[in-house]
Amino acid sequence: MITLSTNQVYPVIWKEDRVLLIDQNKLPTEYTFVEISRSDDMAQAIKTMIVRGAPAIGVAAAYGMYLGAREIETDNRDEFLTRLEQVAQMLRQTRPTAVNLFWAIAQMQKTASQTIGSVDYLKQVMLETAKKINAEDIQTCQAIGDAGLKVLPSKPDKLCLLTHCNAGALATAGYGTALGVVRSAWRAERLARVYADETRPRLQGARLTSWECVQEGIPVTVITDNMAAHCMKQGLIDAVVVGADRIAANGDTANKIGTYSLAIVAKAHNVPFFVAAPLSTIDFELDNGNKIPIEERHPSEIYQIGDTVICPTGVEFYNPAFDVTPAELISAIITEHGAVPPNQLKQFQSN
Ligand SMILES: CSC[C@H]1O[C@H](OP(=O)(O)O)[C@H](O)[C@@H]1O
Repeated sequence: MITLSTNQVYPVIWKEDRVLLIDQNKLPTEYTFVEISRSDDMAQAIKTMIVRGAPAIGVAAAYGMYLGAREIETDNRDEFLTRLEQVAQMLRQTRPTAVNLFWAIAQMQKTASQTIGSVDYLKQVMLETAKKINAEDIQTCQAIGDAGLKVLPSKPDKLCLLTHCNAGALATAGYGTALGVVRSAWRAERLARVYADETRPRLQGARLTSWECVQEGIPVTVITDNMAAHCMKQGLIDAVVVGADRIAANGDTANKIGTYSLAIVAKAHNVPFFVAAPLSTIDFELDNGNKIPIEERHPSEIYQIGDTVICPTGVEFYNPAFDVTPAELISAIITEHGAVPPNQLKQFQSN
């Protein structure tokens, strides 16, 4: 059982008979929770990014499967499993890129179909499974953070790490993946500062990564996405650490839009480029990243910042939320089982 430490951030919390989600669209100006008691509301919360980040989406979907199971009124096992598939389909259609969503849904369906007993008992076991997925992800992130320490550059001074988007506690069950490495480096007194890409268009870096760092007293500098090359040329960045939404078997990695260009810039400046992610983010069904589905989101994310419209009418928009970084641009993939070069991921396939 994981003890939730008070000063930590947990974006998805089961409380009594409902799920509490930190409303990440309101951060950093408001730290509020949304209560979710229905599966359709959980689907909407994922789609509208109240909860976001690959592992966090997986945990939210796991609870969404339980909430949907709770809504099914039947004692007939076959009918229950058939209607549970409709809940799964609704949740699958929320966001296409983060494989953790599909992994968590499949875990919940496997629990239901492999559990012997009454429908009520199946529902109880599903809730326990969702709680287990939640608790295990926190442990996984802490292991990723500590594994990252072994591959970060060693230098006499403390390190400056650049990250993109938010792969922190808010994007996971807690502690974070890329920010998990940051937290572990900070606690090991090896970190001087984080440079956080603001990460257009939804500004997860400026809004969320910076908020997490400030909460923890970690020095953080927010830069616009187009400043990363200049910072590297000035020697300000010792390494880049990012999260992932889906990693193919060869190590090609889908992550927030802008990650690919950041990897190219890091290569050009001989700056190590690390991806931090749990094994649940690796899609061994895909040989490479060419077929990773890339979510396209509403153009208003580009043409509007808050209430301010920044583009004239009459223009068209292209808003892919992710891009794919080829494995050859990645120095190592940091997992809960250790950091490996991208071409050595297959050793984890049986885990
Ligand atoms: C811990 S992985 C988080 C991953 O998810 C983010 O995408 P979004 O904010 O759209 O859910 C981003 O790609 C992060 O790296």
